[in-house]
Amino acid sequence: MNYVVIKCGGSVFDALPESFYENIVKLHENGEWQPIIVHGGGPLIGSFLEKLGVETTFVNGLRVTTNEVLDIVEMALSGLMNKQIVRKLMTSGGSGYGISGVDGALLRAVPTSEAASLGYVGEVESVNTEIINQIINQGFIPVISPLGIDKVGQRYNINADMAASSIAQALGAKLCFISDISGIYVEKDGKKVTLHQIGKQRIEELIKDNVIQGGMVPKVQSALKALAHNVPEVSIVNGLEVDGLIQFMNGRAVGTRITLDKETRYV
Ligand SMILES: Nc1ncnc2c1ncn2[C@@H]1O[C@H](COP(=O)(O)OP(=O)(O)O)[C@@H](O)[C@H]1O
Ligand SMILES: CC(=O)N[C@@H](CCC(=O)OP(=O)(O)O)C(=O)O
Repeated sequence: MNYVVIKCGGSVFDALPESFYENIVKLHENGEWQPIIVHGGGPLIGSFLEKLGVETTFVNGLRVTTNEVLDIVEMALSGLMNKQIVRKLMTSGGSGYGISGVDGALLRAVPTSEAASLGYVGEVESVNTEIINQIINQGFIPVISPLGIDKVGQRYNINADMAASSIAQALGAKLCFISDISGIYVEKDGKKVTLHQIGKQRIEELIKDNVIQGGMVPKVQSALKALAHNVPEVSIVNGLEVDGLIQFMNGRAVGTRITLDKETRYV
């Protein structure tokens, strides 16, 4: 089976055109590729927290997660966001099956090494691919929310890029990050340009120079980890680009392709 993990960022979710879901359904129907959706929902969590008057902070793109924040993360992601995507697939003629990383311990998690400052933020220790394959064998497109659980039943908030990367690693899947930008951009001759391709070394320099920041940091780190562990291809694609996902699936140049080698190409 050829798997593709499509990570759908909260940044672009509200603006995604219907054709985005139609393309995923078409891909599924063609039968050559099995799509698996992993979604985020950072802005939705942010708006819930704001309404409830709970302050939120980020360290290196990761949300500091107290027990109170964890409840809201679970409601927003495993509730509203997850089911919204299932419904959108359905209205596009497909069938999605929503599941959280907590269910069946799909995402077995451990706290990050920075638990003292991040709280209940988790890292994926293992992925139960059997559950994913059972959902697939029933003819569904899995839709996974990025919460995890440890061996004693403690929940964790997992960055959705990291969750997608771990799932892609476990399945040997291609990985596509759908976001609100056309890829990684840098300043060149006073202008913002999007990179066509970028390698590990340049990514590390750009993080150090603060050119890659915020939510882009866990995204590129997750991409590099995926490439080092069984994932053949990773790209960042703008969800608003018509047929961007289809172009990625057809191996055409779209967004920014991330590689482990040194090459950097400008669009
Ligand atoms: N060098 C960079 N190139 C592109 N985007 C960047 C860069 N540095 C930081 N970003 C930010 O990363 C954001 C995408 O990450 P994030 O907000 O976590 O999106 P998503 O919800 O899609 O995962 C962009 O909207 C942009 O503001
Ligand atoms: C630990 C951590 O930061 N978790 C994220 C989970 C959602 C997410 O990653 O959503 P996006 O893909 O839209 O950014 C958060 O709480 O925002």
